[in-house]
Amino acid sequence: MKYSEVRLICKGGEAWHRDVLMQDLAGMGFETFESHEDGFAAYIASEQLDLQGLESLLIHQPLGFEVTYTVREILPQNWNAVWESNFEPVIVADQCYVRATFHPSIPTYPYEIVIDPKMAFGTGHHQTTSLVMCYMLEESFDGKDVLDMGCGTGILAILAAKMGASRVWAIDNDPVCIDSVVENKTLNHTPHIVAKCGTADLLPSDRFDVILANINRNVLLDQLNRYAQSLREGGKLYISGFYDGVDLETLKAAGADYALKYVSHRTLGGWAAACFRK
Ligand SMILES: C[S@@+](CC[C@H](N)C(=O)[O-])C[C@H]1O[C@@H](n2cnc3c(N)ncnc32)[C@H](O)[C@@H]1O
Repeated sequence: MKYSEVRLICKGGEAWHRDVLMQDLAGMGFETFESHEDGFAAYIASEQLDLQGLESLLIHQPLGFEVTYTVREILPQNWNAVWESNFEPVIVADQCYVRATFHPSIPTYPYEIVIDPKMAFGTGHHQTTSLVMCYMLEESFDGKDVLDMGCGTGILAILAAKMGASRVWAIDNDPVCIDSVVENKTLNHTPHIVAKCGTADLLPSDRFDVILANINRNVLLDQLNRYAQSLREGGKLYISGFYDGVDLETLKAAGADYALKYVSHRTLGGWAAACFRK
C-alpha cells in the first residue's frame, strides 16, 4: 500500500490547536503523526487522502493559527530503509523484548518477539502498539481464542500465541501485512497463527475470548458491532489507534450501543487504548 506524508507548518496559535488539528486529521484517516519544532508530519494511505477535505479543514483553523502544507508520496521501499537504519529493540512493561533479526537475543525477558516488519506497521515502537501490549501482559491468554484485527506485522497475535493462546487469527486488509505475518510467525515459532487478508467481513461464526484491534477511530467505529458479535459472553475487547479525549468518549458511547461495557483505558503521548467486556 502506498502512503503519503503531509508536512504541516504551523504558525501562531496555542499548543492545543495542533492537538485538535491532529484529532481532525485522524478523523480523516491519517494514521500516524510525527512532531517537528515548526509543526508536524501526518501519514495516510494515499488512496484515502482527500486533498479537498484537507484544504477545507485548514482554511477553517482558528484566527491567528496559520497552517501551510506540502504533500509527498512515500515510496514503499523507503519504509524499509528507514526502519533498518533506525530500528532499536523495544522493551514493553519490562516483560516483552521486541527485536529485529539482526539484534542479539536477551533470554532474561519472559517474552521475546522477533519482528521483520518490511512495509507493515507494528514494531512495538508506536504508543498504540505498546499500550495494547501493556494490557495484554496483564491478561491470561492460556488456551484462549484470540483475534488480532488490523494485525500489521502480527506483533499482537504473536504475543498472544506466546502467552498461551490456542487459536489465534490475524486479519489485515493490506496484503503486504499478511506476507509479513507469515514471515514473522515462522521467526517466532508460532505456526498456529492463521493470517487472513481482508476486513471484519472475514469473521467466522464461532467466537473469540479476546479481540485486539489497534486500527484507527473511524474503522473501529465502523467495526465495533462486528467485534461485539464475535466476542463470547464475558470476553474482552482491547482497542487502540485513537486519541485520548473526544475519540475515547465517542468510542465508549459506541461500545455501549453494542452491549460492550467500558472497563478502563490507558494513555501514552496523547494516544489511548481501551478495554471493554461483553
Ligand atoms: C495501526 S496498525 C496496527 C498494527 C499492529 N496491530 C500493531 O498494534 O502495531 C493498523 C493496521 O490495520 C490495518 N487496517 C486498516 N483498516 C483496516 C480494516 N478495515 N480492516 C482490517 N485491517 C485494517 C492497516 O493495514 C494496519 O496494518
